[in-house]
Amino acid sequence: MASILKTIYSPQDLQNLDYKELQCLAREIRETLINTVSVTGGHLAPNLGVVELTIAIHRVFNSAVDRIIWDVGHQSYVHKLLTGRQAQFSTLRQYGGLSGFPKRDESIHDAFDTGHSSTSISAALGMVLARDLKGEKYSVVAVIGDGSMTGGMAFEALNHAGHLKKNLIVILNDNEMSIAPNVGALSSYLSSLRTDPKYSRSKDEIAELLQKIPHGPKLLKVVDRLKDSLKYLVVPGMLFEELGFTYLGPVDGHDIKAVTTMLKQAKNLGGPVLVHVLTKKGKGYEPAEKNPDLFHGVGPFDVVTGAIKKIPGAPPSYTQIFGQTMINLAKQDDKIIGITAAMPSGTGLNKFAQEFPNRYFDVGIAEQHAVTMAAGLAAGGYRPVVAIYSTFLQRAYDQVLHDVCLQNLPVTFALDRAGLVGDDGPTHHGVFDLAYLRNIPNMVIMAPKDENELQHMLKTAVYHNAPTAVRYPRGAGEGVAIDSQLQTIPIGQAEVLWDGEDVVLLAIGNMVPEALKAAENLRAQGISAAVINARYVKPLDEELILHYAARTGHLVTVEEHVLMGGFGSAVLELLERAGLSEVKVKRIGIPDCFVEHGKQKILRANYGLTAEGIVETVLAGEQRLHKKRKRIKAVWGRE
Ligand SMILES: Cc1ncc(C[n+]2csc(CCOP(=O)(O)OP(=O)(O)O)c2C)c(N)n1
Ligand SMILES: CC(=O)[C@@H](O)[C@H](O)COP(=O)(O)O
Ligand SMILES: [Mg+2]
Repeated sequence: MASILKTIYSPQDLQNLDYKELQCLAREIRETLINTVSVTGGHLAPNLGVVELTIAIHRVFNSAVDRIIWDVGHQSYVHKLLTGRQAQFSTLRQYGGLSGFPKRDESIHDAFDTGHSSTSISAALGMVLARDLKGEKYSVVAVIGDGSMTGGMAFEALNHAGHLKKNLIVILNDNEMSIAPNVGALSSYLSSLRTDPKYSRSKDEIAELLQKIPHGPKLLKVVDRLKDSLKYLVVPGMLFEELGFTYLGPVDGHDIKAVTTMLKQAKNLGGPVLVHVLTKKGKGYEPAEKNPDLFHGVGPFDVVTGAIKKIPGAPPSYTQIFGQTMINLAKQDDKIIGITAAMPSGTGLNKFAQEFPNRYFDVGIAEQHAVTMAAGLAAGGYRPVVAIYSTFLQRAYDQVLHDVCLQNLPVTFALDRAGLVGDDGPTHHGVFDLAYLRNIPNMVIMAPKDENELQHMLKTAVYHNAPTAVRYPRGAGEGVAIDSQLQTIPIGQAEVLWDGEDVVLLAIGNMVPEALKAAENLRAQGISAAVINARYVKPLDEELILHYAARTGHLVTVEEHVLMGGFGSAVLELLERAGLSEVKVKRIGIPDCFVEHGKQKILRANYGLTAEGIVETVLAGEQRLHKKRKRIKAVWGRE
């Protein structure tokens, strides 16, 4: 059969198709999603779940004019396929290729860049205000999942939008899943809307019914007067109605016709409207339907079996070691608590959750709440560990500062995905944490050189009587042996791995193994490089660093983090404080830019975060030093 998908160059082309053809199109889109993501990796299950919904959205709205904002944006692949990006689809999430998230730079059909959750309603409301202030006419639609709806920002926006009463459409894509099964009272409420037949009648239907029966109109008035009590029994979506939204639904999100009809209705209604759409995450691909968590964001896999392709012999990931260490520590100490903001598998806390269900809390996508709740637990005598991606802690900055650090509470931040995360790109790289945490008094910050050191650092952090952060990268560890006994590492103590005379390579975290390789290469070229594993970014091992700085006069810092305000900056500040201004310092790290998406290996090479990059930097510095020495000698007769 001829491909329908190939005839879709823009969403306008959907208008020529009947519902049967649209269903065929949906099947083709699913096939394309599965085949492509099985090679590139990506957010498969969320996209499989929104195929029909996305088709319906593009039938009702014109994304070249109307604004469609995809919350998180991980479910925007279908939208990309329908908006002129089929030819590039195989480059999805690859270096230089299509982004896995909406990007205004990529297409006029992408109204707003997303990646972090729960921002869509705020952004949409802002666009509504801009539209109305300018007197323009178009629809603004936020598409938000039930998981993202648990984020505080979403409620702040609903609250404000309900108050402003402006024309705005929110589509709630309810698949009962965040990455893991969705949690919380809101999730239970949405389930009740799904399942309880007494909720399934619309307000209008009930009014119509009452008009028809004897004394009905009178009854309607009574009902109206008693709305605060009775409405709860008869009106679906009461929570949203009370917030000022007209609630429509629930509607089967895989029925293109039904969704199209409801979206048209929403478009014609005035004021804020919420359309509740029910979908199945992973729809149409059995492995993803059965295991939506695994196929939420997945690496390359075998299409036939659904088996994830693993690199044979790959060492355990930092995440796995973190998860296991949490269990080991918690077995010895019932004060240890594990907290995640909707990322149990991503952070490795899922196994801890099984072993210690009473000491594990998934708070939903609510990073701010997670941090302040941890502060409360610490104030109550517990040792909470907030396991969180570096990029998502950005959202809880004030909570870290005001609720944890100001009171010097012993909360541990296990910052996974610190550094360049790869395919997710700029919204997800965890390259700002050192800068945003280092300036907060009381905070202790460490980064392990390998997965074995991670477990010792975690123990150190948990038993330090102050806020601590341990940052570690996405992916496999170094493959080193794992000690069976956990130790604590004295706060602020670095480690000399190689001694040397000409230059000192001062590295932090996963850059330490690269520095070691670089030192070996330099030695072969006759340059004697010392290698220090800094371990702590705060407090620095000042004595050791100053000793080596004075001895070699040439210091290179290496960090997978932005240069501004990071580890190297901390070293420069130290040298300035110590008055060692003549020491030559070169910092390797990420300059003042947002890093694109692509494999970690490519990105690291681009920014010199490799052994080769370190060698080049040292040699360039040596040449300059050599020239400088020669110049001085020519003028002064001495170096
Ligand atoms: C602030 C923030 N925290 C955590 C995440 C990680 N994350 C991405 S998608 C997701 C689940 C979203 O669930 P939902 O909105 O229901 O979308 P679904 O995948 O079910 O379609 C989470 C927790 C994020 N992107 N942003
Ligand atoms: C969209 C999102 O925020 C998450 O799904 C994220 O992509 C997960 O990243 P990891 O693959 O590193 O767990
Ligand atoms: Mg969901």
